[in-house]
Amino acid sequence: MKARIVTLPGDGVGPEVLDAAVAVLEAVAERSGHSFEFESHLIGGCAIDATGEPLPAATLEACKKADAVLLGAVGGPKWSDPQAKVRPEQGLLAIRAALGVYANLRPLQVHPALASLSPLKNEKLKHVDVLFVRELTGGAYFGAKTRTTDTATDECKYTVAEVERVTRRAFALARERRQHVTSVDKANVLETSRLWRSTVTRIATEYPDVKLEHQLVDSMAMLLLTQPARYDVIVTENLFGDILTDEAAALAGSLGLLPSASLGEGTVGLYEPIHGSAPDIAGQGVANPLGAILSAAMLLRHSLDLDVEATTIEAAVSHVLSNGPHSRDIGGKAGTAAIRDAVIAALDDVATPAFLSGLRACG
Ligand SMILES: NC(=O)c1ccc[n+]([C@@H]2O[C@H](COP(=O)([O-])OP(=O)(O)OC[C@H]3O[C@@H](n4cnc5c(N)ncnc54)[C@H](O)[C@@H]3O)[C@@H](O)[C@H]2O)c1
Ligand SMILES: CC(C)[C@H](C(=O)O)[C@@H](O)C(=O)O
Ligand SMILES: [Mg+2]
Repeated sequence: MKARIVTLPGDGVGPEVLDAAVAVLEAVAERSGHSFEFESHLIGGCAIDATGEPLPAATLEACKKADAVLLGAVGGPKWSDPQAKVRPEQGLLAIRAALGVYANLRPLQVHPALASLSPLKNEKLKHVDVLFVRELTGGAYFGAKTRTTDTATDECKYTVAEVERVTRRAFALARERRQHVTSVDKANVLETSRLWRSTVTRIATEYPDVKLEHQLVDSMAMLLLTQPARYDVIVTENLFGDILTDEAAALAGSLGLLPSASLGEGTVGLYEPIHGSAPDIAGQGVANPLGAILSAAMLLRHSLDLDVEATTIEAAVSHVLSNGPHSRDIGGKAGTAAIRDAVIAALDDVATPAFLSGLRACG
C-alpha cells in the first residue's frame, strides 16, 4: 500500500516525539513492504513565527489532500501572553474543525510493568481498558467569546445533530468491545448537558445490545481513579473529555503514554498524542515518544486499514514497557531516541508472518 501522510510537528516536544513516530512508521514500511510518503507542514507557534498564522492555508490544503495527518503538539510560553491576538492552540482547533473530526478516541490501558507508578497500586488496575470518545468540534471550545475589561464569556453550545453523531460513534465502538457506554455530563446544572443526556438516551435505543449509564462529571472524576476497571466506552463533551483523559493518564503512569485518533465521516483522520508541548522538558531529548508512536499505530488502523501493522507497533511498545528501556517520566533514564530505537528493534521480536507477508510478497 502507498500512503501520503502529512506530519505537523508543531512546538516544544512535538517535533521530538513526531520524529520518533515517523521513524517507527518508516521501519514498519521497510519490514512490511508498504510505502509511506511524509510531508511536513507548520502548525501552532512555529507557524505564527513563520507566517503570522497558527494554521497557514498551505498546511490545511496539504492535510485535506493527505491520507492521514500525524501531529506532535502546539503551544508554549513564547506564545502564551494573555494579550496575544493569535495563539498556537487556535491552529489546533482550526484543523480539527476544518477536517470535521468530531470524535476523538483516547484509549486507556495500564501496562502491568507500570502499575507501581499508578495512584492505584492494587487489583483494581487489572483489566483497565477504557475507550474515551471525546466530542471534539463543539462546546465551549467553539462558542462565541466576549471580553471587556471586567467580564469575559465563553458560550457553550451543542446541537442535537452534534450529540447524535458522536453518540452513534461511541455505541458502534462499544459493540466491538464490552457493550457498555457511560455518558458523562453535568445535567444537574447545564442546559447543554440536559440536551446531551436526552439525545444520548434516545440514540441508545438504536443499540439495544449496548448498556447505557449516565454519570455526572464531578463524580466521574472520582470514580475513574477508584474504579477504572468498571468502564468500557466513556462518551462525553469536549471540555469534560479533555480534563478526564489527562486524569486517566495518571492511571497509565504518564501523560506521555496516551495516544489519540480524531475521526469524522469520510474525512482525513488526525492523530496526536494527548499531551502538550511539555515546555519544561522541550529540547532536552527526554520526552516519552510512546504516545506519539501509539498514535501512529492508530493512524495505520483507522486511516489505512492496516490492522496487523498497528497491532505490531502496539506489541513492540508493550515489549519495550516490559523489558525497558524506560524514559524519565516513567522512572527510567532513557532519552527519546533510545526509546525510538528500542521500539524499532522490538518490531523484529514481535513480528508475525502476517506482518512480514507484505515484504515476502515484494520478494
Ligand atoms: N495537542 C496539543 O498540541 C496540546 C495538548 C495539551 C497542551 N498543549 C499545549 O502545551 C503547552 C503546555 O501545556 P501543559 O504544560 O499544561 O501540558 P503538557 O501536556 O505539555 O505537560 C504536562 C506535564 O506532562 C509532562 N509531559 C507531557 N508530555 C510528555 C512526554 N511526551 N514525555 C514526558 N513528559 C511529558 C510535561 O513535562 C509536564 O510536566 C500549552 O501551551 C498547551 O496549550 C497542546
Ligand atoms: C491544546 C488544547 C487546545 C487541546 C485541547 O484542549 O483539546 C489539548 O489539551 C488536547 O487535549 O488536545
Ligand atoms: Mg488536553
